[in-house]
Amino acid sequence: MKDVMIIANPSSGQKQAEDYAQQAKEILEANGRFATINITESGDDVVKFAQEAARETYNTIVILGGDGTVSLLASGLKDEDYRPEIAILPTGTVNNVARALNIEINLDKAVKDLPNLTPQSIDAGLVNDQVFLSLVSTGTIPESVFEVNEEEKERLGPVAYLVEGIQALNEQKSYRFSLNIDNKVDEFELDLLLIGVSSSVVGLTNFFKDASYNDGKLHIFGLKKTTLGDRVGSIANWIFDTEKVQNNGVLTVDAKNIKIELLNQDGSTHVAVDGDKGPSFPVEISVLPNYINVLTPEQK
Ligand SMILES: Nc1ncnc2c1ncn2[C@@H]1O[C@H](COP(=O)(O)OP(=O)(O)OP(=O)(O)O)[C@@H](O)[C@H]1O
Repeated sequence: MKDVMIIANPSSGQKQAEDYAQQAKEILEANGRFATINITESGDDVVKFAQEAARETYNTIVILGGDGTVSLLASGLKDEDYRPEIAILPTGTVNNVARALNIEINLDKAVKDLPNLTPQSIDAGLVNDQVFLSLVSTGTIPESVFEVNEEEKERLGPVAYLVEGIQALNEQKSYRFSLNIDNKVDEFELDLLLIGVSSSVVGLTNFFKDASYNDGKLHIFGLKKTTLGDRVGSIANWIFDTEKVQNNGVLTVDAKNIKIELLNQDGSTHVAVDGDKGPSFPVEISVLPNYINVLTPEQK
């Protein structure tokens, strides 16, 4: 019977996906479901199994991996007429998508939660022809974050990104962009440009304070190039300020579509998509409203 397909990326995070895949199968079958396990050997396998689950009309895909794996799964389902609902067991390092959806990060608890989740329809984003579920980023800060190596990532988790991000504020490189936001074109010099579909950014669950996962909008944040002190102040204000004070150091807007051109060649020529390397400039990003159903705990 084609009921639940469990897809596990054994290389993500602390590398315990295979054990948890087995536990997930047992707990689902104890609750009357029927589950098969597929262990992936590469990113291509994630796409291949996702498409198989869609074409064979499985009810549910349980995916074990980090943000990169979950994104690959979502992209793999782009051209399918039917998309199974997905449950995420977050075995990655940052797990921003799972955090944004209020999914349990503790894997022992997440496995036990599996039979009690309810489907929630969420938006996705499309960057060129690639689907993302969390964030597209570019600028000096994300560029240095790519340099976080696997060992640091496993040892420090999200802190590794923060450390690299703060160090990057000191960099002299500059990124000049032409942004076409819902057909309004402007040029900006930015250290950081984030385009998200949820309220959450690299584990900060309330970064885009007014955003929700099914509001049909892209949420855009740009950190303008000013003095180091001003930039630290601007970003701290943005994150910690609950009242919306005027913040001249940031560009912030909601939109349906954004086209990004890189005007100087000083920095990296590609964007990051859900924390992994994405397409090169120019990129076009749009929102895909109600793209997929994700199983989440009841919202409190
Ligand atoms: N055996 C494998 N199966 C699937 N993907 C694999 C495998 N080995 C390496 N990869 C690569 O792993 C990447 C996805 O890893 P993922 O981002 O899910 O884990 P992570 O980096 O630990 O988590 P996070 O993104 O949450 O920090 C993909 O880019 C894929 O190409």
